[in-house]
Amino acid sequence: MKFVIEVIPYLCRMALKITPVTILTGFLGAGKTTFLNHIIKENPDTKFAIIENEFGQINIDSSLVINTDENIFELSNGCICCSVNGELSDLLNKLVTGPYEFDHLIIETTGIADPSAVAAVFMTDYNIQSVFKLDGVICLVDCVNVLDVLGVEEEASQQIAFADYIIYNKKDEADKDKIEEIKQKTTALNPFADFEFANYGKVETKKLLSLNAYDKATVRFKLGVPNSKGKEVVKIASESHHHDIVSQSFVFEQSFDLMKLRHYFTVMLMIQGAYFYRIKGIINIEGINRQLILQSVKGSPVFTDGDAWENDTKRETRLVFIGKNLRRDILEKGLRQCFYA
Ligand SMILES: Nc1nc2c(ncn2[C@@H]2O[C@H](COP(=O)(O)OP(=O)(O)OP(=O)(O)O)[C@@H](O)[C@H]2O)c(=O)[nH]1
Repeated sequence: MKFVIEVIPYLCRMALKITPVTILTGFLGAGKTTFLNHIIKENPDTKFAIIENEFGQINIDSSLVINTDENIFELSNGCICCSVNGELSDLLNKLVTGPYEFDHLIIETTGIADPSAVAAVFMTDYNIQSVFKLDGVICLVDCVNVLDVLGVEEEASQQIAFADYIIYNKKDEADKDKIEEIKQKTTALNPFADFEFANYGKVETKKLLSLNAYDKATVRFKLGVPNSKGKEVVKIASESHHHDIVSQSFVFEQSFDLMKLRHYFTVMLMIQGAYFYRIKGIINIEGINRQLILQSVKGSPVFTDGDAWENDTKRETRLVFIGKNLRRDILEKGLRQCFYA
């Protein structure tokens, strides 16, 4: 309520400007702050607001951000994905109601944060969505030690599994064989993220600040929905594994019953939400001429209207689940029970 009361005047002032948000994730020391500095240097005409989250009481990362006149805010003494999640909402409120001018918000999480919990704030809170739009989650991966931490530190796998874009950093420190192994293991974790290799986070940043990863068109593309010429743009593998993190993909020709489907996702995620890091789907609902888009982060299903089904394309449902120990047979059984009958 507080958010609504304070944000309405802001909305009037900003004429419904929606600010894009980029979340930077990656395991401890992967190069997040180095990359953030590179973004700032490469985009002198963009005014950034930056939220730095540090686990300890003293926020060192914010001092490591290069000297700029950007608005830098600190969330210390806790991890943004759990203990300071409420403080993040308060800070977002302060950002839009205070005297701050910015074009883009960047959140650098701690190296042990689960980025899906941060993304969830932007996906599920209607008031926040009316002011901010999550553009994408970029994960920095440390080529030197990623193979040692995968499968040992769950957060490292979660960060990769959830990313929309992966920068494999410290490339010079890894030989060709290691790079191949990194690529193979991380792609198994997340077959949908685009990626590139870099040193000191030096990549072209313009496109990374407008990933539009949560837009309908991007979801369609990632799920390999045939384009208007009937071509499948990306093949979706049915199952890929890395340790206990799994990505399960389904294509169904049968149409779904909206009520059953909503009920299924709501109940399943309420009970087992912690196991699902990310769900994306384009769903064919019986009797409805538009696609239903499903996006879920951190246990909250969000359904939105997609484009109308084109006459010459198959009305196929495509669903991808990324999470921990997800059993294909159980998921499939649950989904089949939601078919229209
Ligand atoms: N050799 C090498 N070192 C790098 C590269 N990128 C960053 N570093 C160094 O790695 C160290 C950690 O970089 P940061 O940017 O602070 O990493 P971070 O992910 O923000 O670290 P945390 O916030 O502690 O998780 C610093 O000493 C950087 O100078 C790279 O490509 N190659």
